[in-house]
Amino acid sequence: MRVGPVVAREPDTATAVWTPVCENSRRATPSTPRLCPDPTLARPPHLATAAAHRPPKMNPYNHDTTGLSGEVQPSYSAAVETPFLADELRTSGSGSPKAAADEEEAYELAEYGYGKNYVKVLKVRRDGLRHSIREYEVNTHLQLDSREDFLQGVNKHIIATDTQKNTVYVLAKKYGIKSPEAFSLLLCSHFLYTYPQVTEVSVHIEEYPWTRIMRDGQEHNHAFVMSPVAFRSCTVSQLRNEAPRIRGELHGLRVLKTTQSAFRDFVQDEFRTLPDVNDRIFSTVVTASWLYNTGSVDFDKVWHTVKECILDKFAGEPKEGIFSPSVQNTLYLAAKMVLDQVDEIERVEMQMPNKHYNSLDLSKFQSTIKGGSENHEVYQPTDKPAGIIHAQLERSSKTLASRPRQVFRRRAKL
Ligand SMILES: O=c1[nH]c(=O)c2[nH]c(=O)[nH]c2[nH]1
Repeated sequence: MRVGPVVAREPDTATAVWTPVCENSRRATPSTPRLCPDPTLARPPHLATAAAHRPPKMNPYNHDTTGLSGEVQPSYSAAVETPFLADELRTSGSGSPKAAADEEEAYELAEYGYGKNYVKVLKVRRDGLRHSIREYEVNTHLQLDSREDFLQGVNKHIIATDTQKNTVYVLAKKYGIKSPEAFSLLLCSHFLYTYPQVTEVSVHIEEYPWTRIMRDGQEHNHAFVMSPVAFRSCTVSQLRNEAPRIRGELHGLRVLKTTQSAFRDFVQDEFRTLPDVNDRIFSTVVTASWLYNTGSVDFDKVWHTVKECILDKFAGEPKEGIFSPSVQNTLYLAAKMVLDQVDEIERVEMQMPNKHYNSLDLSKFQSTIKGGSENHEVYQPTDKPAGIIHAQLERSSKTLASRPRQVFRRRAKL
């Protein structure tokens, strides 16, 4: 069923609403490939993400609204009353019918798109003497309905990547940057509203982790230091006439504890050499990402909450800590705490590579070392190979039934 037409208007922070989610697009959403150690190696991260959730054959004209709908008020602009694609913009993917038929028989442009990557922007907010900063690298990615640019060298529908770069700076100046997620929503909304030939926008933003310098116990007014505990990013993508898909991300959270970790009673067979260990060093570099079920949320607060949940389930309280029987269990407890604490998160995914700190047998050096033959002080850090533990945790449909109607994209995959 086709809905609309929807009136096109300038993104407006006060009256923005999200359009209903289409059932067909949710059905077509395949699950995200598992996180790999460096998912950015193959191509820019937001490209990987956009491809991961894109239906195999996108049909922007199919507006089935039988799915869940949610009219929610995003914290920032994110106006998505986007105009439907004009008829004259629709192409079969080729200029002449003959060429189109030939090309389509032999080959299919299975995936395509383009964008500007690594647009660096620093936003300074000056409240009198007290200044605040946020620095980002912004990646924009567009998919156009027309494929004439690829197939025929016709550029008339292309919004140049240079224009996309300028847009980042102009919108940053005009609307400010409240958070990476809010700014991504604004960019999605802008590209969809402004250019009717755009069928999908994906924005990936990496934040530079500046923190305010402290001097004599006081926050400095205008000086900052980069001493990151973890890195923050987000990926927001939006199909025309659908609600945006907002994913918060945390990576590089490196942690280590010297006790309260064991690993025992696992499969015993002829391939096993690893002994049961009751007390070991546990270290990992946490990656987490989560899917929001709404845009009405304090994105900054949520990011810090997720970080605290991970630290809480890894470290526990200061004196005794918290016992970990395995990386698997610690990961699960952290993910569960995230869903317990943040209603606006629908699904959370975590990855914890086990950074091994191997015990060393120094008994051969007993005469030199002098003292006991036991060694609980000197370890050998070993980065590779690394066991990688990962999981996604999502709310079950039972929980969803009792939650508010603002929930949408129930089954959307990260
Ligand atoms: O917490 C762990 N989980 C495993 O699956 C595993 N495998 C391994 O060799 N060491 C560990 N540790």
